[in-house]
Amino acid sequence: MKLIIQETPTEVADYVAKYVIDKINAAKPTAEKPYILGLPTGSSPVQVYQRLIEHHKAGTVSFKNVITFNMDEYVGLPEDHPQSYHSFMKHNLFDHIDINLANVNILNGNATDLQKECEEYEAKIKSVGGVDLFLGGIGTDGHIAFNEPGSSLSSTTRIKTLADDTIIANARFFDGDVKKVPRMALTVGVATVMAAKEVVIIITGAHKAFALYKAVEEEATGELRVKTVKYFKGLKSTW
Ligand SMILES: N[C@@H]1[C@@H](O)[C@H](O)[C@@H](COP(=O)(O)O)O[C@@H]1O
Repeated sequence: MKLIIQETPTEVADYVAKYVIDKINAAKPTAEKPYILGLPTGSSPVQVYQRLIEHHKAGTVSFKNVITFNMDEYVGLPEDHPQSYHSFMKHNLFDHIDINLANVNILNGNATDLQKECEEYEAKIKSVGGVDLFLGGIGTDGHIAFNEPGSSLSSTTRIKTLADDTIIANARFFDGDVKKVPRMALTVGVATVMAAKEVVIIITGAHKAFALYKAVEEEATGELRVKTVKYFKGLKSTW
């Protein structure tokens, strides 16, 4: 693991965007041998996406032969809902770059068979040869994608009930109303992310300091147990 410390969120975004662009350009992707990029939502990647758009407009990177797989999506939220991850990706990135929309993969949280949707997504990642670079953020409890505390390290794409902390954190996107936040999501698993050739996690803000400290300096044991208990207790609460 490599820890890259930058002074400001803007410098983090500059660094990560340049890293992604250098990787895509070094791979010289073609239609036969595309570059496979895993992508997150949330506030953490927004500035990175802005930089990618700027670089694309300046002609320093093309996404023509890039295939993307997003990490997660809410269950039951219409695709065109402003807070769906489909909408997020469209507005924050895909509408502004030269990606072929047929190369964009985002889990369908409205599929009639959610289990099948997850299995097919995992299989599709494998069928293109796996993810070259998975970009991610983390929640304050250290979760990646929607792999809430207690998620198995061997987990793959599946349906997940959201932790109370995540619902509270994400209520800011739903008029501050926890009742409007979907209770469930489809998410790639921890093993799905770890199977990528490279993983880059963007962590900014004091509220993420504890999660970062745990990830870097300690084995996630004691605290994980506390969060795990909290998660399972949270499942029982009613809003
Ligand atoms: N499913 C997303 C995660 O993928 C994201 O990393 C996390 C942190 O979001 P933010 O970057 O806004 O802090 O929020 C949600 O839970």
